[in-house]
Amino acid sequence: MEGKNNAAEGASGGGMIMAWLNKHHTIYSRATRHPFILSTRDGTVDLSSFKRWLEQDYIFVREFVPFVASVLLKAWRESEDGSDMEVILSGLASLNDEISWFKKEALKWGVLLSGTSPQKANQDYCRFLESLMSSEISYTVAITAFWAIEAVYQESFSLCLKHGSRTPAELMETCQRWGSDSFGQYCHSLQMIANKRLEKAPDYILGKAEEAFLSVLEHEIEFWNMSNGEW
Ligand SMILES: Cc1ncc(CN)c(N)n1
Repeated sequence: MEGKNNAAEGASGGGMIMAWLNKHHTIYSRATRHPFILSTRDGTVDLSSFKRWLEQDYIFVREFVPFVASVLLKAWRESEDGSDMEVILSGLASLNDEISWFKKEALKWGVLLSGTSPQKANQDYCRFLESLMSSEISYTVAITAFWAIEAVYQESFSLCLKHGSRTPAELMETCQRWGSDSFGQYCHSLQMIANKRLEKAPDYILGKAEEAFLSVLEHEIEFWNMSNGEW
């Protein structure tokens, strides 16, 4: 049982996550302002990179479904707050629509999804997701990783929607999917859930959650690198 309140140190007001975002600002920026995203925002993105991202992210999202289901199960077992389950369930439900969207988008770009195999960075990321699905990983660590995975996409794609960006019209739907205000609200709800858990977590869980947060950022950077054809 996680019961010690020691998370507030150095995190005045914004909770533990805000403290980590400040502490790990450099790597967080590398994940959320990657050249792949900056070139999308500037309208100079290489379309073969975009197509590679599309094909690989479809594989990732299919693996993401059981991970989110495992977070839901942990919330059901470990959380006293019923509203956590509603937020996670809404995320899980939207993945159904997301998978259909990938199929539709792939058709539009002439990308063949069946028979595509995951590249190394994708395999490594999916293996990491699988490790978080273990019953030995606490809800606090899993929800922190879940928030971080969603937050990186939200922060990245919202950059492409900002005033003055020159995102190509045919990529706007992609950017809106993760960069929209409603996806931002959902990420904010996940952040609040994670913060609430981290506030009550003992030091060893805090350490594991911070480690998981950093691992997500590293995997996200590798995923963008892979999409850009650098590996
Ligand atoms: C690699 C990756 N990271 C995050 C997301 C957002 N669910 C995604 N679709 N793909």
